[in-house]
Order: sequence, then C-alpha cells, then structure tokens
Amino acid sequence: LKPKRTPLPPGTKLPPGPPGLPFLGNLLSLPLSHSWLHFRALTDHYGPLVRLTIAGQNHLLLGRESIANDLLRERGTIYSDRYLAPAATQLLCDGEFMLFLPYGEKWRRERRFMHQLTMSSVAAGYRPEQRIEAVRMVRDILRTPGDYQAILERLSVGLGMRLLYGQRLENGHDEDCRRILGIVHELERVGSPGNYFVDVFPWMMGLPDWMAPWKRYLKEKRVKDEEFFTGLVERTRRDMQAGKDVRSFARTWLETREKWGLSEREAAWMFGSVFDAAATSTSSLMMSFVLAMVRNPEWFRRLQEEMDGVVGPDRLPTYDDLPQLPLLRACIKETFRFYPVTGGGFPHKSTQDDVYQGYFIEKGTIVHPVQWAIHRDPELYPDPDTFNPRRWLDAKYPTYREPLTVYPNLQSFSGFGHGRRLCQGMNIAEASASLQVAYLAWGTNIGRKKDGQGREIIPPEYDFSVGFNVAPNRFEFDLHERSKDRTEVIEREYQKSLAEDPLLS
Ligand code: HEM
Repeated sequence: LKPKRTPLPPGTKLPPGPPGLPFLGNLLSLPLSHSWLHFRALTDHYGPLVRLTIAGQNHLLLGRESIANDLLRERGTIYSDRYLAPAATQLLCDGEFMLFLPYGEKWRRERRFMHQLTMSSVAAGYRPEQRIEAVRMVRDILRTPGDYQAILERLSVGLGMRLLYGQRLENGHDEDCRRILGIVHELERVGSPGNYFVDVFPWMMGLPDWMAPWKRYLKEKRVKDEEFFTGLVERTRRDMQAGKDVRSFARTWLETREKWGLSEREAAWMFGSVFDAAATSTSSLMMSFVLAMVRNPEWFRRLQEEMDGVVGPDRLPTYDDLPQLPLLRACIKETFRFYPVTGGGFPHKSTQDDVYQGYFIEKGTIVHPVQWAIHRDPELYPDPDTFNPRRWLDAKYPTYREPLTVYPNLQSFSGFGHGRRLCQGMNIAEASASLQVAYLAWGTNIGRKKDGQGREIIPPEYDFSVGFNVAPNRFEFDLHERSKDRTEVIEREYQKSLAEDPLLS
C-alpha cells in the first residue's frame, strides 16, 4: 500500500495534483459516479496534467487533446497497455476481454484480425446492413416514440448481431438483446471504480472462494457470459453448415482461422468483446443527439432545412448525400463533443518511466484521457459549455477545417480514444450515426413535450446513466411524423428492405 518513492530524475518534477491522505492517497475524494465531472474541475484548477494517487497506484489525468496525442499516440510504444482491475478483467472476464488485453502478442493478433474487417475501405461495404437497420429504426420510432430507448438499443445491438454473427434481431425486448445489454451493464458496474474492494486492495484476490462470495458470483457470471459468446459463434457455424450464404466477422474467422492464431475460446471472447463495445455506444450517441436537439431546437430546424435543400421531400437521404450535409455532420460531432460516450476516457497504462514537459511519469501509471475535460478545453473549444455546431463550420473557430464536403467528420476524434488502442469501430460508428441522424431529420419532427399547463418540458442538461459508457436517462420529448407522404416513403423503403434482407431470404 505504501506509495513507491522512485527518485525523480534530475531536472524533473511530479505533475501537480491535489494532496492526498497517507496510504489512501486521493481515494476518498473520488466520486462514485461521473468521476469526469470532478476530473474536469481538477484539470481546470491544476492544469492539463494532473497527478492522483489511489492507494499507492499512480494516475495521470490528461485534459488537453494535444497532450493525449503526444503521449498516447506519439509515444504509443510505452502508453498502450491496460490496467487490469482484478474484479472486471480477471474474475469476470478471465483476462479474455479484448478492450482490457495487455499490450502484447494476443492483443496484436486480435487487433490484426479486426483491422481487416473494420478499416475504412472495408467498413464502407457495410452500408446495406446499416441501411436496413436504420430504416427499421425510423419506421419503428415513428410508430412508438415512447419506446425510443429499446428501439435505439435494438438498432445498435441489431447491427452488431448482423455484422459479427450474421444473425437478425427481432426486437429490442428479445432475449439476445437483453442478454448482451445485461452483460454490458454488469461489466460497467463491476468495472466502475469503487464497486469492488479487490480493485483497491489486490491482495484480496488471494482469499479463498468460501470467504469471498463476490469471487464466486463473478466467476459464475463469467461462465454464463462465455456460454453466450460461444453459442453465438456456434450459430454462425451452423448457418454455414446449412448452406446459408451470409457474410459476418465470425464467418470470416471460421473460414480463415488458420491465418490468425486464435483459439476457439479466444475468438469467441474477441467477438463477444467487440459486440459489447458496439452494443450500446452508438445508441448512446443517438440518445444524446435526440437530447441535444430537444434542448437546442433551433439546430434541429436548421438541420432539417439543410436536409430539405439537398434531399427534397420525395426520397430518403443516402450516403451519397453526406458530402453536401456539413451541418448534419457538425451536429453529430458537436453532440459527441458535448456528451462524450466515454466521459472519463478509456485508460491506458504506461510501461516505462517517462518525462514529458519536465514532468516525471512513472512506469505503471494509469493514464486517463479525460474526454469530458478534453472536449471542454476552452482554447480548442471557445465557450465550451455551449452546444454550438457552428464551431465546426465557421472559420473563426479553431476547430474549423476545409473542405466542408469532407469536414467535419469523426475520423480520429478524441471521443474514440487515442493511439494504438483507438476504437476499431470508428468507421462503422460514424457511418451508422450519420445515416440514422439523416433519417430522423428527414422523416421526423423532434421537439419539446408540453406539460399539463402547456409549458414546454426541457430535459436536464446532464442526467446520464452510471458506468464508463453512458447515455442520457429516459427523458420526455415529442416525436412525430413530418408528413403523411414522408411516412409513406419510409414505409415503402422498409418493405423494400425486408425483401432485400439476406437474413430473411
Ligand atoms: C459511438 C460509438 C463508439 C464509441 C464512442 C467508441 C469509443 C471507444 C473508445 C473510447 C475506445 C477506447 C480507445 C482507447 O483506449 O484509446 C474504444 C475501443 C474499441 N472499440 Fe469503440 N466506440 C464506439 C463504437 C464501436 C463499434 C461500433 C465497434 C465495433 C464494431 C467498436 C470496437 C472497439 C474495439 C474493438 C476497441 C478496442 C481497442 C483496443 O483496446 O485495442 N467500437 N471504443
């Protein structure tokens, strides 16, 4: 427990940070949820590099994008490891969860396999699947707007099922959907700091199971999760054996497995981890988009004007329209900035002593690119607490880039992380979100609900779920069709998509 006292190299100092207690360090000052709000207050106060110690473990908060890129990207050889919190990574996932894999050979093998299926040139090939799921979303949300959370979850999970396993998801309430969402939420709960003492006091891993019921629970849960992940790959295998001609990531692996050096179990966990990473993240972004539009209705109106000018009333927007829709892309990017899905950033761990800007960063430090702070850096984002898509479209802002047929886009945006562990689903997520927002703007009116006295209900700015990937808690809003004709176009496109869906033929 005693903080290690590595002597500082000459001419260096430790990054600044709040004083801590003996042994516990800053542990007691950490909030149990939404720690990034507290972290931003610290980076505002101490500057963009803040050092914390938690029960002897060094942590470094990064509050500026350029610093996150300097360390996590430019010095990626020494800042790409992960912190192995015992409860989540070892007990619940047995060291198999891809996002938690140490920076080493196994991670490289899995990353290489995933790269051939997610790099931008290949990701563009998933548009038919993205279209099928997005048409269904807009059709369903018009019919039952009150069910918007399950519809958006089904959309994210459904796309994951399709791409990863070649399986169709019927609806957001069905068993596969609830099962993967349950796995995601439980991993979030177990992995959140403060929920398991063993994460702070790793010696507790040595306790026998009979003295530690939490160990038994986590191991049993892992066995069930693993059965689910293995069963999904098994379904793909059975479909192949039955002669179904449906592409999927799992099928690619089954057909070329000798090239990748991954065992059956490793592959099942790799797909399960990616499913987990994809299952809620895009739907979180979409829920945040709706929230941002309800709170800032003038931007939704402008977005619809842009859409109507480019697409008109007679057809749904397509991917080919996106270069002509810079405001649409700006609204998505501003939503992602304002409401980062991973507010605290996904931590990396350093594997060597380092010196940066005169500060000593000890080997084994857990480095947090705090997205909430990075996305509210006033130098890069003037007036950072205002939702303002114009910052991506007007040359007077530092984030403006030309040409507007290409920018703004989400390529390597800090919301997807940094360096060698950058999100591999970035291209897929960007394409999904763009089409989904385009369909919503084209086919629906989103606005504020009125209460019994006719007053508009404005949802709170930040009432979000707990965990490391977060989404707005359920909020009130109004969603209805833009016109009967547009709804008919959507219904027609939906029927067409059913006829074209390879999973239904
Ligand atoms: C809006 C949607 C998404 C967001 C906000 C998001 C965010 C992130 C973040 C912050 C990381 C950690 C990066 C780092 O450590 O520096 C990550 C990693 C990852 N994401 Fe995503 N993600 C999204 C969608 C997806 C999708 C759709 C997939 C799969 C198709 C995916 C697959 C992955 C994988 C495989 C990693 C692991 C990288 C590694 O540890 O090497 N993500 N994502």
